[in-house]
Amino acid sequence: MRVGVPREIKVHEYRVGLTPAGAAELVQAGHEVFVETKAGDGVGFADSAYEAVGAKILPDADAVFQTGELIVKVKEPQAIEYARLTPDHTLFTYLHLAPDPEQTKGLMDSGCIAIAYETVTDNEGRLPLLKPMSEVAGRMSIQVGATALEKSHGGRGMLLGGVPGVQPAKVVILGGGVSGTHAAEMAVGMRADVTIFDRSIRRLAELDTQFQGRAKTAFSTAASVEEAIIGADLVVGAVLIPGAAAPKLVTREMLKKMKDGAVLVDIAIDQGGCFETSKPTTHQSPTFIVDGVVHYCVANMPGAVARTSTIALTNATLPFTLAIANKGAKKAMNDDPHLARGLNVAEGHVTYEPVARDLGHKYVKPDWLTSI
Ligand SMILES: NC(=O)C1=CN([C@@H]2O[C@H](COP(=O)(O)OP(=O)(O)OC[C@H]3O[C@@H](n4cnc5c(N)ncnc54)[C@H](O)[C@@H]3O)[C@@H](O)[C@H]2O)C=CC1
Ligand SMILES: CC(=O)C(=O)O
Ligand SMILES: [Mg+2]
Repeated sequence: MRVGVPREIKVHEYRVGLTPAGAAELVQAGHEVFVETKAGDGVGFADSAYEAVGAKILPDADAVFQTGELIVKVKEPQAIEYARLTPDHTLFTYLHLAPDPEQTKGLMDSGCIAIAYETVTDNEGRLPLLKPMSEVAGRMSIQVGATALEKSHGGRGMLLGGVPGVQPAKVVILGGGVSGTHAAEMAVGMRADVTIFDRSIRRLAELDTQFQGRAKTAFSTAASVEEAIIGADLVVGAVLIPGAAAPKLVTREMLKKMKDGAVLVDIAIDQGGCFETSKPTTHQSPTFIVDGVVHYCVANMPGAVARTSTIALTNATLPFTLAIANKGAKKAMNDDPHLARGLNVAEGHVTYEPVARDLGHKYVKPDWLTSI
């Protein structure tokens, strides 16, 4: 199969969909890999590194989309990108469609098959292609939150861990899944006072065992969250209902009761955000202030640590990329229900139920899809 890898075009997005090591495995399996020039420059993967393993470099994105059958990316396609997609393409990337009606329409109009990394599942019902980036974003949330708490960034001027004789900052983490747990690891490591909220009793029990009292756990209700955020210095939004728009756990009314200079980091912003006042920001201008509370809502946080993230992402996606290239998208999904759960749009229809529900489209299960 011809695999195309365009350069990412979101603001300050330096990740690339495939490493040279990943390209090498595809070439060894008999596929042709076409990479847009400079696609890996930002993370230290020069064109020559791809050429050395047998990939071909193309001069621009148009050429990559025209040549590739399987397009492997990182971020959801931007308008100029989905305009290039046709019924002959399979797109494999993060999509986050539930809060994004324009992109959904663009993908439907293209007629392509679009498989979203973030809804591919594993045997435990987890999300193996979201996991590596959630690990990165969770860990990063504490370092960006700590910076935002500094006075010069609008924060209340608190050191997360305090110092001897001065109390540490109170960190509240909403959602104790992958990103929330990694956030808690970092916050505990910096000696903050950490509480993790979740609605899964089983997950709270696992976290209780994992943290051995170094972080507290709490069942998430509207009342318990409100009480916690009023006293919090840093709140990390890390909830997820797979594929669906994030639940709004902190309303505008609740925000007014928070301390001036407190910080919200909304990791869940790519699914619409879990704070009512969140709106997506970029690495260029990552924060804004509402009612004295600093909001950090960057939808591609891992792009800031693009080298770590690129390698972690290809490690997770490569087995699926190989399966799609080896078998074709339809057979690969029929052989693997976990990959099939990644199918969000196909041949003009929304094929993922939570996206259809959230955006008011008809859910269509393709007649060729037999594995789910
Ligand atoms: N902004 C960015 O750059 C990035 C954003 N993300 C996003 O972060 C979000 C979280 O991802 P993961 O940690 O992988 O998800 P996950 O599925 O591992 O964890 C989500 C947790 O939220 C819990 N939850 C659901 N509803 C809740 C509620 N009402 N109150 C408390 N907890 C609740 C679930 O029980 C689960 O434990 C997703 O939207 C994901 O797309 C991930 C990577 C990068
Ligand atoms: C998961 C995601 O949206 C990202 O890594 O940018
Ligand atoms: Mg206030």
